[in-house]
Amino acid sequence: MAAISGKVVQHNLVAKCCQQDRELSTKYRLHYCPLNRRNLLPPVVGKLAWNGNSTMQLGTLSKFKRGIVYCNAASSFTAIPSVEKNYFLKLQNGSDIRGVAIDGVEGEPLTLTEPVTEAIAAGFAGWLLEKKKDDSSKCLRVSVGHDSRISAQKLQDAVSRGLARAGVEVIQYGLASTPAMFNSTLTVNEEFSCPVDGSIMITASHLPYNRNGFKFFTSAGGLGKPDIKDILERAADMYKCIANNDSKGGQTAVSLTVKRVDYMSVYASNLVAAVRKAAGNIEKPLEGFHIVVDAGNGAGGFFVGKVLEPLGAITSGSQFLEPDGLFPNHIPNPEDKTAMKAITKAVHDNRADLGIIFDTDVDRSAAVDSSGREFNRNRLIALMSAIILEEHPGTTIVSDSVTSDGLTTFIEKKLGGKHHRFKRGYKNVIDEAIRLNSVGEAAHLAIETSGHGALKENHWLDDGAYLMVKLLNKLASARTSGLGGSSKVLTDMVEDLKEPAVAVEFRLKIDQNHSDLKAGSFRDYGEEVLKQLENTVDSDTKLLKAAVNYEGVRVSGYGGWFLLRLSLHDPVLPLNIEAPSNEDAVKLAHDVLNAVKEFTALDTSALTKFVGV
Ligand SMILES: O=P(O)(O)OC[C@H]1O[C@H](O)[C@H](O)[C@@H](O)[C@@H]1O
Repeated sequence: MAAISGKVVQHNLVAKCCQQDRELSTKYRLHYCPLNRRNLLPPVVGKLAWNGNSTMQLGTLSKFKRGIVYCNAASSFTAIPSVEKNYFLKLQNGSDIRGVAIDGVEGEPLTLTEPVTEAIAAGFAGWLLEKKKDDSSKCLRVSVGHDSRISAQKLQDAVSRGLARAGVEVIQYGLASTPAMFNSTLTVNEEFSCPVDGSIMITASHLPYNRNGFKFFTSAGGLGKPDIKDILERAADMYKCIANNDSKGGQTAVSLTVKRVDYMSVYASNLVAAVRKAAGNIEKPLEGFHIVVDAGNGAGGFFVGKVLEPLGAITSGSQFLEPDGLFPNHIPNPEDKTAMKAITKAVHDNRADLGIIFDTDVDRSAAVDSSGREFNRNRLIALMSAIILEEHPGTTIVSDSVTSDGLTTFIEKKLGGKHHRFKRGYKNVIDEAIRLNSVGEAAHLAIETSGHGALKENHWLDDGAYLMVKLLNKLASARTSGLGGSSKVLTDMVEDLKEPAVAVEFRLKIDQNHSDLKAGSFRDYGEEVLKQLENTVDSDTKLLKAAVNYEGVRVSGYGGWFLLRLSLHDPVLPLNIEAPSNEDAVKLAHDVLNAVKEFTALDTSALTKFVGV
C-alpha cells in the first residue's frame, strides 16, 4: 500500500510520466480543483463563481449553499474543447457509461477523453456526496479499478483526478473485476481502507479494444439509469467548470494522495473461504480436480492463482490469463462462439474435469464439462437453478426474455420452482428479483442467458466468479459426500433439460437515416414494427402469442417459438428463434419476415437469406 502525494506541475509532464512508466503513472503531480461540498450539490448553470482561496476539504464543511460552484484551481489539461450537455448524456448506456477511449478507428471518434473522464468522476463524487450528506464528518473514499483495456491507466489517472477535485480519498486497486469493486463497498477491513463509500470500475466489458466505460457502485449495489443520467448532467456542468477555469489559466497547488491496495487478494480469499466452508471446512477441497480457466486476456486470470490453486485444483492448460487489452486470442465473452470453442478445446486437450471462462471484467461466466458440453446460456441457467432450488425449494428464478420454453419446463416440472421470464438486461433481471422479494415472492436467483447471474445470498451482485464458486461448491461437496469426483455431478443435474435442435439469433438493424423513419426515433420505428407483427400474429391461427410477456412479441408455433424485441441499447431488433428442426425455424422466420417486410428501414437481409427467399 503506497501513499503518494504531489504538487502541481504541468499536465504534459504527467502525460510523459504515464508514457514512460505505466506502473508508476499515478505517482503524478497534478493540477487540482478541490471543490468544496457546495460544488457538489446540483449545480445551477450560469451561476459559476470562482474562489481562489477555497481549499477546504469536503468533509470539513457542514453548511451547504446551493446553486454556487466554487473552483480554486486550474484544469489539468491545456486545451479543453467545449462540449454540449448532450455530449455527456450520449455516453449513457443503460446503467453504464460507455464511449471511445482510443482514437484511430475510422468512424469512431474519441469521446471518453481525459477531461471528460475527469468531469464524470467529479460528477460521481458530487452524486455520492449528496447521498452521504448526513455523514459529513468524514472524508469519503472511493475505490477505482479497471480491466485489461489499453486505455485503463489513462482513464484511471483521470478518474483519480476527478475524484480528488471533490476532496474524495482515492483508493486504486489496479487490475480488478467488476464484482470485486462492488464488494469493496461491503468489506470491513481498515487495513485495506474498506469499506469504501463508492466504487468506480473502468470497463467496457467485451466491447472492442478502443472502447471503455464506467460502472458505479455503492453498498446498495450498482447504480441505475436515473443515477447515471444525474451523474452525467453533473459531469457536463463540472466540465464547463474545468474548461472555464482552464481558459482563465488559474492554478492552485494542492496535494493528492493515492492509495494503492491489493484488494483482489481480499476478494479472492472470500471466494476461497466460501468453497472451503461448503465442503465442510476442508483446506483443499478441490485437490485432484483438473480445472482449466480461460480469462480471454481480461481481468479474470486471478481466479487460477488466487482461488483454484489455494483450493488444491490442478490448473495446467489454463489460457489467456495475462491481461492484454488488445484481446489477441478471442473476445472475452461467453456469448462468443470462438471464445466457447477455445475453452472447450482447452478442456479436451488437457482432459480437464471442468473448464471455466470469464468475460473481460468477470461479471459474466460460463463453464464446460469434462465431455466438452457447455454450461452456457439456457444450460447455465438450468444448472444454477438446480443448485439454487436444492437450497431453496420452490423459489422463483428470474431470467431474461430470450430463455427457452424447455428451460421453463425444466425449472417448473423437474425442479419444482417457478420460472419468471422477464426482460433482457442484467439490471432489469436483478431489480425484478429484488422487487419480487419485496412483495413477498421468494426469488433467490436472477440470471441472464448472457452469463450475468446474481444471487440473493451474494447481495444481488452479478458476479461471474461467484457463479463458478457455486459450481465448485457442488463439485467439492459431492465428492465429500461420496458422490463422485468429476463434473458429471453437474452434467447429471441438467440431464432432463430439453434443448431445441435449432436456436438462432438475427439482429435486424434499423437504418436511422432512412426516410421511412420520417424523422422519428428508431425506438418509435421499432415499436411500429412490433405492433405490426403482433397484429399479424393475432390473425394467424398457427401462431400463438405468449400469454405473459414483458418485452417484445413472443410467439409459439411449429413446435418452437420466436421473440422479436427492441435492443436495450442499439437501433436493432434482435430476433431469437428456437425450433425442433431447421424447417420449423425457417417457417417461423418466414412468418416474421412477411409481417415486417414493408418496413424498408429494417435490414432483413440475414432473415431473407435464412428462409431462402
Ligand atoms: O438488447 P441487446 O442489444 O441484446 O443487449 C442486451 C445486453 O446488453 C448489455 O450487454 C447488458 O450488459 C446485458 O445485460 C444485456 O442483456
